[in-house]
Amino acid sequence: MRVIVGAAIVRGGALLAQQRAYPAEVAGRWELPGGRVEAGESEPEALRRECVEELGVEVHVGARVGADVQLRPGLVLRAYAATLADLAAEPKALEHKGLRWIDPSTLDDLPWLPADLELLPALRELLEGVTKPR
Ligand SMILES: Nc1nc2c([nH]c(=O)n2[C@H]2C[C@H](O)[C@@H](COP(=O)(O)OP(=O)(O)OP(=O)(O)O)O2)c(=O)[nH]1
Repeated sequence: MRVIVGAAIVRGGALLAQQRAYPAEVAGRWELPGGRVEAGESEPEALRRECVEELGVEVHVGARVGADVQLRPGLVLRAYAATLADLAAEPKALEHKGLRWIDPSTLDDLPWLPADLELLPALRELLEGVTKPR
């Protein structure tokens, strides 16, 4: 099975989201930074590489967030919590249309890619830092 890794980068209670510029079907939709895990690479290594390529920043990769989301047969999106190695660094949209730091109150307002939408409850939990009692 192949894996697309996504980085849930959190700083000061906000999540970094990026807006796709292409292809046309998904342009304007929002996603987590990340991409394909290449042969010989661990998932955290792939995330660190993608964050340098897409955002120009180094990240520390933490724990898994949420469950795998199936993108198509044989391909899943797998998210990991991450933090900026340098908290003062400003990520740049090197390959995307835009970037935003999203706080929990606006998480539901973005037009996320369908797979990322499935991760929103887990992303909200990560941002809020606690599992709410029922
Ligand atoms: N990076 C990323 N891709 C996602 C997310 N959700 C989602 O459905 N995808 C899809 C979009 C793409 O079909 C695929 C990742 O492609 P990509 O273009 O970002 O990754 P990549 O740079 O490794 O791709 P490529 O060079 O092999 O084309 O996964 C997400 O949150 N982050």
